[in-house]
Amino acid sequence: MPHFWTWFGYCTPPFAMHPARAKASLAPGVWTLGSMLDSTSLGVFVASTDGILETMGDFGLGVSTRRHTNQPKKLRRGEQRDKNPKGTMATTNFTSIPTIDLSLASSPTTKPKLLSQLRHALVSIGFLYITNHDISPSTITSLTAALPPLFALPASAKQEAALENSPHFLGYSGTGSETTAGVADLREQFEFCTPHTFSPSELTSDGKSRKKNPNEPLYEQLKGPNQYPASFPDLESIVETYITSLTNLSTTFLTLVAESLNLPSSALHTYLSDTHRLKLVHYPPNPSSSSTTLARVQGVGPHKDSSGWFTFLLQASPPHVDGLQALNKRGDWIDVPNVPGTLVVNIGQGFEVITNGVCKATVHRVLGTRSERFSVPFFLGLRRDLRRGEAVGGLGAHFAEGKWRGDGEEGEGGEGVESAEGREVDSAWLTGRYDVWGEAQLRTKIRSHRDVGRRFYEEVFEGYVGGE
Ligand SMILES: O=C(O)CCC(=O)C(=O)O
Ligand SMILES: [Fe+2]
Repeated sequence: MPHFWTWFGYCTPPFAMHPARAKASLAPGVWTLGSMLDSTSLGVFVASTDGILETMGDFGLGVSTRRHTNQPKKLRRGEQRDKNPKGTMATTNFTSIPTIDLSLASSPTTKPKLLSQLRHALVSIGFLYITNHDISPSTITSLTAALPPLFALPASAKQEAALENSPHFLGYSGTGSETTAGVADLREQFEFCTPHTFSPSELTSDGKSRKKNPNEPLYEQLKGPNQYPASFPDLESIVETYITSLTNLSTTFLTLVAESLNLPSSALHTYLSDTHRLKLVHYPPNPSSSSTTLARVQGVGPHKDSSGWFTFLLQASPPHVDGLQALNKRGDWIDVPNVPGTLVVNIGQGFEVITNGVCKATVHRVLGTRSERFSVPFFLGLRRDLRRGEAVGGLGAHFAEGKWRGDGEEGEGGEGVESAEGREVDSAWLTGRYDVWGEAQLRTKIRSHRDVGRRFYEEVFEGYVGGE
């Protein structure tokens, strides 16, 4: 079915015309003529497609985007929707993100309170703030202060460390080069991983990447040397110090997670990877963004984190710079405000599998803002060779379905339901399409950075990217 789009009014390229916005939702062949009017904008569209309509219009009051689908509208109190096909628990109708004070762990009198709050956040929400996390203020300040000058470097300096030259998906990628949910994200980023020492014979002649080793699985290529722009000599030590601090924090955090879920304190450490990933992210200012969601472009589209089992996110801009949102069960986007002194922790797909869906990877996104925004997600890695059988079977009896029924409930609606928008999010390991974690992760990376996939992973490219 050909995609055909006609737009009236002004749209901001390249976001307006991205063909991937047309995703299955309208009945094939349906022609639609429509208009929209809301508090900030007026627009008109005509489209014939087999996909979602995305409208954008600007008649003087700002660019506006909205997805029009034929999916069920949001449920009202008491309404029913089909159960999640997997039958797992889902996050609840949370309306705010809880804060866990890690200093409560230091006293036997206060630790039970922390564990109970943590359990609630993990089972019912999948998103939380941590305070008193003991990352030294100087480590955070050095990193935060480095971001504006780093991203202000000339394009050629950033391109020296281009991710497109790295089979390990490490380095700089420019605005619009990554896609989420089929749409280009309005952000630029540097991606790094835990540093390792490689022997010269393991590396290519320019030293920038690790050669493929026919004796190891392809997904081992996710591990390789980092790339830094030569004109920012301090960056390597700033990044490495931060990765070390976050590795220590997250490993300790896993102990609390295990205890809060009634497991022995070291029960989760067996799944830990030797390699974690860190991103430095810059969302450029988007002057046409208004304060309403309708009029904001995609910083990063709706997704579940696929790079590990927990993400520790530093919102590295002044507190008024917002944009991060998490999706609750009812399909409402809940703001995750930027609170100084905190890190945001959210569950990734790996942990959802390990806990048999008891702790869900919550869908989230970032909206573009008028001010530029910086953020630093650290993705705690899962062993690349971890198989679903081991992940699910390991703690399977503990997280057996039924045992935790009721734990995820909060307010109306009951458990086991995920919003239609949440169910649309691609999650290959969760749905069991790939057996090994490393393979599922490689596929996600290739789909997000297709230029790298085409260049370095010819043998699997079609299989991973075709059949979307
Ligand atoms: O920038 C943010 O606040 C969140 C980024 C994010 O969700 C991601 O990179 O996975
Ligand atoms: Fe994320």
